[in-house]
Amino acid sequence: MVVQVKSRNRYSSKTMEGNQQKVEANILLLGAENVGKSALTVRFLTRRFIGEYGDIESIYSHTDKIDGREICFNIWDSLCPQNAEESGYISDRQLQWADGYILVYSICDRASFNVVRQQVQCIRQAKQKLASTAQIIIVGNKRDLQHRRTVSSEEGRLLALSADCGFFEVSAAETYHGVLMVFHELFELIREAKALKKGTAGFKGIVRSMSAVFGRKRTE
Ligand SMILES: Nc1nc2c(ncn2[C@@H]2O[C@H](COP(=O)(O)OP(=O)(O)OP(=O)(O)O)[C@@H](O)[C@H]2O)c(=O)[nH]1
Repeated sequence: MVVQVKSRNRYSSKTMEGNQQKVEANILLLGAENVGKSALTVRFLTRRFIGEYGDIESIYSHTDKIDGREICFNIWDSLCPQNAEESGYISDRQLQWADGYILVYSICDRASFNVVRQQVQCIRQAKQKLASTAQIIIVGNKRDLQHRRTVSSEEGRLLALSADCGFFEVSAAETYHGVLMVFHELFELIREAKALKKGTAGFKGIVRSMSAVFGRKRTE
């Protein structure tokens, strides 16, 4: 599989400046075909929804500020395998690369929800094997298409709760803010999981971990 690494020409944002320590997070977007992985990526990078995205697999680099700190997001917008039996497949390279996963399904496509279910299992097994702190956010996209909904919010939330993941329902077509929240929340989860592993989690991190255990999940 060829992964095209896009340099900061097409979707570039700010560059890192000064001698502030560079914080990076590798985010992998996964999910069935046509669920809106590229739409979510491009929304986050450019604030725009452009409608058609082609089928190039790419890694984008984007710097954003969270709490005044510059964070470099490396975002791998993956392509779903064409073969239906392999649609939940995640390669070893992807599993080793990712600090965090955004697992996307369309609220109008039940099969895509089942793909996310498989991917959650695959990631959980890999996390144990690799002793990884990688975090997951499940995203039900196309929230604007309520009249075509086949997956309820409750089902999405329950899946996330059972797997200890974050959960959002968004519309990449309609809003930037919800998409921004997904990436920022994932970054926070990654940061806190790493801090917990190192034993340096602050009060906020501990509260968040407890919230996850007691099931306070958020929708947009
Ligand atoms: N109504 C609506 N359409 C969306 C939304 N997000 C994406 N789409 C449309 O869904 C189609 C697929 O979007 P993509 O972003 O290409 O989906 P993808 O998951 O990257 O697809 P693959 O590259 O085939 O894996 C496009 O026609 C988008 O315009 C959304 O939130 N609402």
